[in-house]
Amino acid sequence: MKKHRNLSTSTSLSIAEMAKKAAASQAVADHLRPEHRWVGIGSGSTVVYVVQEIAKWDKTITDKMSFVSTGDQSRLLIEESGLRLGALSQMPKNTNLDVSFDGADEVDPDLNLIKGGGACLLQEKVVAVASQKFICVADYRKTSEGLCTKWTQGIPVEVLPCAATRVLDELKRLGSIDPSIRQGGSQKAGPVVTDNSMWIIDAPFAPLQPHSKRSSASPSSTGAWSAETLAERLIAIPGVMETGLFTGMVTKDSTKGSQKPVAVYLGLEDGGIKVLS
Ligand SMILES: O=C[C@H](O)[C@H](O)[C@H](O)COP(=O)(O)O
Repeated sequence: MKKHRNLSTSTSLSIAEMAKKAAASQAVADHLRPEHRWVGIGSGSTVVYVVQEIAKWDKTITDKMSFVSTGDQSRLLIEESGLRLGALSQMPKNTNLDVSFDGADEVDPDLNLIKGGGACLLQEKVVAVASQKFICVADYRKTSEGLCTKWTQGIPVEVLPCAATRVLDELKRLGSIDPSIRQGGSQKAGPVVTDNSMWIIDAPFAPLQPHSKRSSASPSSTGAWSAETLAERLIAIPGVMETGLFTGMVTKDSTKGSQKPVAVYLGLEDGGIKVLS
């Protein structure tokens, strides 16, 4: 069950919802083009506003587009909005999605992300790297100087269920503070099962250093991992299917996909929008 630890009042939530909506509207206006044919749709509450924006477009335009989901929530959202569901497997060989839109749980100044608060990180990463342009849409609560500062419940790590206990041990060896298998809570007895029939481990780490600020990749000398190095170490653990760290360098004019967005649209508390790129 996803929780935003730092915000709980209804006032702040409604401001946050307005911020998400405004950011989604601007992101779609700036990055979706009538000539686009393949569009990736991420998961989470912010992406709902993205899809609502797209659904406002003239149907003669959107009927020529196919929308690729990143999980069950996203697939239902696409279908219920009357948009055409597509799949990566239907795309012409050696082509990329024109653009994809997705949310984030935390964003650092280098546009590294934590994702997977809603347990949807694996398909999200596949779609992000299959996109010419990955656009992230979020709100003012999500930015920090180093990942794991705001999103303190842990980096989501999708694991093969039979490997979960071994992965927990490895995570502790890497410095994770009390990592745990995410539980379904009152909605489901036992672990959360992802859209890919895997489990999620939430692995809390001390705040990470963004690339631009780091003096060394090693936590022994700086006291903190860099996002890139930790991402490499986590994915190397046998049994880890994918991690919620979206890192890696991005060349802005490249047509190659990246785990990192080319732009993050942040809805602000005052109704404004800030674009990080
Ligand atoms: O697993 C969920 C996804 O990674 C979401 O994109 C992420 O948690 C952000 O969700 P929201 O827009 O609800 O904050």
